Amino acid sequence: MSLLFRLQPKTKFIRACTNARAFLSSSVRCLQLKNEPILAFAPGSKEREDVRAKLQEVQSHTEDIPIVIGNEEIHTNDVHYQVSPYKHSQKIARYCYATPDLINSAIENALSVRHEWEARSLSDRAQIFFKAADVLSGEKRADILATTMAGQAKNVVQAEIDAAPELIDFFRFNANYALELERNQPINPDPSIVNTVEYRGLEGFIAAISPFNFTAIGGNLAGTPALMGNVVLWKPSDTAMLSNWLVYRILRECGLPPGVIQFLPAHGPVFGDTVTQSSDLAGINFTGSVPTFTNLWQQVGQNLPRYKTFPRLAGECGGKNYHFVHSSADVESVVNGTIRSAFEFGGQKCSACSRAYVPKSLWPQVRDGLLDKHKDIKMGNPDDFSVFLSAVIDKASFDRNKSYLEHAKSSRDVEVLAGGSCDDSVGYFVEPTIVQCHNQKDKLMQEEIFGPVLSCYVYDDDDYKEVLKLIDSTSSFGLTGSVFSKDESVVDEAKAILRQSAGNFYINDKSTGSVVGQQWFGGSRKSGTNDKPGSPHYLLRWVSPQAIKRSKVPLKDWRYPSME
Ligand SMILES: NC(=O)c1ccc[n+]([C@@H]2O[C@H](COP(=O)([O-])OP(=O)(O)OC[C@H]3O[C@@H](n4cnc5c(N)ncnc54)[C@H](O)[C@@H]3O)[C@@H](O)[C@H]2O)c1
Ligand SMILES: N[C@@H](CCC=O)C(=O)O
Repeated sequence: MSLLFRLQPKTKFIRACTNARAFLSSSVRCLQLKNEPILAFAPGSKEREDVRAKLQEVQSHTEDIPIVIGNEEIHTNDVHYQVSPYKHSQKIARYCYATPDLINSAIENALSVRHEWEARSLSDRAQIFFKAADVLSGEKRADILATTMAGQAKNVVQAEIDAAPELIDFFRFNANYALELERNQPINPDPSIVNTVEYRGLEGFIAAISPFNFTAIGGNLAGTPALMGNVVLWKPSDTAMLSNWLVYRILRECGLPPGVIQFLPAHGPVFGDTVTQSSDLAGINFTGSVPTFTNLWQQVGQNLPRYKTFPRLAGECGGKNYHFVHSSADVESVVNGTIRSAFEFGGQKCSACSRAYVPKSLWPQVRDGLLDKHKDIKMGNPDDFSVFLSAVIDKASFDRNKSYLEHAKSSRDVEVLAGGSCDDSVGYFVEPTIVQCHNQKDKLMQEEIFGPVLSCYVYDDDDYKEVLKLIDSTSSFGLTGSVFSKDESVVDEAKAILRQSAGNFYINDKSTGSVVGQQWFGGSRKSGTNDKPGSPHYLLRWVSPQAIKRSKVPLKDWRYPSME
């Protein structure tokens, strides 16, 4: 039997929806804003055994994933497989690409349910997401973790923080933020007039295009516009298919009606071309790389005359995130924070630290600390719970990392201090690598690598202000950055000089690990539109508010008092 829910026959779905409605009308819940606790998976714990068992199931089975349009499961001949990155002979999912015709019929189907979905009260819609959060927190926690571990090669801790608490928090917090937003109404100073605002969904459909690296991001990109009354075409990443499919199934099981989110595996450019040519495109909710988002934006620009509305474009993209170390820094924090940020999940977080600036006076201690920890880092398969990082996501990523390692080994400006090798014979393994760059503008200091490669630059202690300016001007990104210093005046200086360099700025902490509701996430410059998923502001991107003025007294005259 499959680990995942089977797509239910139509009648069962209708019953599920009816039950959901009964559940919804019985109570309107509004939970406290409290983050989902992170489980520890200590040896002998139930959660550890549950995940182990599910992981074995996932690894020994190839899930057949359909395209879902409305309530219909569809398979095409364009078949693809999702493999485990750490063992690429292991096929964990079989899926097929949607054709342009299918994508267009998904648009039609979505538009056919839009009015009914939008007409449902926000509190009704919110209950579906509250319920999905509860399911992810409880009965399906091990499943969502196992699919994320086997599919995206995350160790149990990285899978947990992503696919459980972060996704659960996105659903719960957004539902709460939405209810709060609806309570936010205009003032009514004149008793003869009633002013209200209705938070309408956008007229048209939203294309949600998600990346491989966070299961939670897929759920949020598709889920939040749906919560706000929109219909969504969700194109999951090829390399996160299985976990994203489970998220979709959970939402459906929790009462999301057919057609509100269409599940559309597709070749990226085909999907992008098709949705941007539709006159009903109302928005794109994207997370991924700069080239993909740039391309989508250009396509929208070219097609602008054909749209019925100006599409909203939200895109969270890459980063070249820094750790700036001042001579007053606590070395232990620098070392531990940098190892975690650079190498957890193989550096495949948009927020990962990939360049560190260290003063000469501290370099011997920082370098030795990093090399010492590096010796203890274990790379391997996620079913070994002592593993810190696993393989990178796919062959393209492996090749990209390999070319940066070759550059590091061949350049006279770069010294490889640890790591530097890679091997794709069984899985796409790239060794965690620490290099010292003598050229402050080496491409290892400037470009997003999206892998476990940390570049360090050593500076004269007295030049720290110049180095802050250098950090600000070295890359085109502006996502995350950290400053390590015990001197408050230096922290203030750094904060001022680096103001535009990071949408998420950390002081004496690593550059990764933002928490929904706590550190609102996103950056500007080439890192994206900085719409701050995980904050209340994000919801406003997915509504088109209508202001309504109702006059309670007859309009008796057309003239101004001054005319009398
Ligand atoms: N800022 C953030 O919040 C954030 C979060 C996660 C990842 N990221 C960034 O995402 C990138 C890694 O993710 P990725 O490798 O999945 O990115 P990607 O750009 O390769 O793919 C993202 C999605 O776009 C699709 N796609 C590809 N070409 C397309 C096209 N022409 N039209 C439409 N869709 C297309 C892909 O299939 C995938 O679903 C990194 O740059 C990382 O920094 C940013
Ligand atoms: N929210 C995550 C990054 C998401 C992008 O990959 C963090 O803060 O580390």
